[in-house]
Amino acid sequence: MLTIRNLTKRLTTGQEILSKISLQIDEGELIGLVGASGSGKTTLLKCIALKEKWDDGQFIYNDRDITSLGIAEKFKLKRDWAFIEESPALDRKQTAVKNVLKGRFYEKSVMRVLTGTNARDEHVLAMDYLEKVGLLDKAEKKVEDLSGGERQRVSIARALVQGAKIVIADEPVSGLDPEAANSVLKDLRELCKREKVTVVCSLHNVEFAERYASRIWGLAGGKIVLDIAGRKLSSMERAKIFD
Ligand SMILES: Nc1ncnc2c1ncn2[C@@H]1O[C@H](COP(=O)(O)OP(=O)(O)OP(=O)(O)O)[C@@H](O)[C@H]1O
Repeated sequence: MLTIRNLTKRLTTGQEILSKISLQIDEGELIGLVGASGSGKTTLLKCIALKEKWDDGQFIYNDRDITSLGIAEKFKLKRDWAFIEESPALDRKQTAVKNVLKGRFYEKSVMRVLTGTNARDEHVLAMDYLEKVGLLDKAEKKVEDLSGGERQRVSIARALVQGAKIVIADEPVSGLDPEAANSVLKDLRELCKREKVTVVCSLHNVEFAERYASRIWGLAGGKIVLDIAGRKLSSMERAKIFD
């Protein structure tokens, strides 16, 4: 569904922080991006999320070259993408369901007119997605009263309710205890399979990528040094990424 060819990003000093990255992203995948600190994970995720500009490279989305689209066309396309940052910006004073509803921002006016949906339908839809991430019973709880793992689930539900086909998440389980992290990743993996959503996420802990990712990308010094189907890495593969 998304093909990236020779993506290169330079700083104003001319230093390359991403070098000739070529990747393929298919429907329903959970891709785990691993790499040492400073290897370029966040920058790569932001480029894939169309949030950051790159200097060279080609982006093909569903057989369409989107490398040099105008702002308006990119905005329309961005509805298919959702980017969840390391500390997702949720409104802590609002309930989980109200935060999920904010994901409807892109479609609100146009879709309401076209489909005749009203605020009530949207509420039902938001509840639907909270159920998909296992949070239905916490829908009316304020975000500030939720645990870290539950907040991550609210962010995921918000991305899904937006209609995102590709969810990009920067360290979605950092700061969670191992049990919560395992549970969020397990649910994400199931969501990918069931809803045919694609998730690309950076993971600090390689074991999580080995356990849950259907594909693992290893990044070192701004270059992709590993691109394999998800499985346990050999010590040589780990060394390629981290040494
Ligand atoms: N705007 C910028 N100006 C200068 N250097 C930058 C900028 N953005 C990124 N870098 C540098 O590019 C490299 C990659 O940064 P990036 O944040 O993508 O790495 P990362 O793998 O996500 O790191 P971490 O795991 O520590 O979050 C780093 O050396 C960083 O210092």
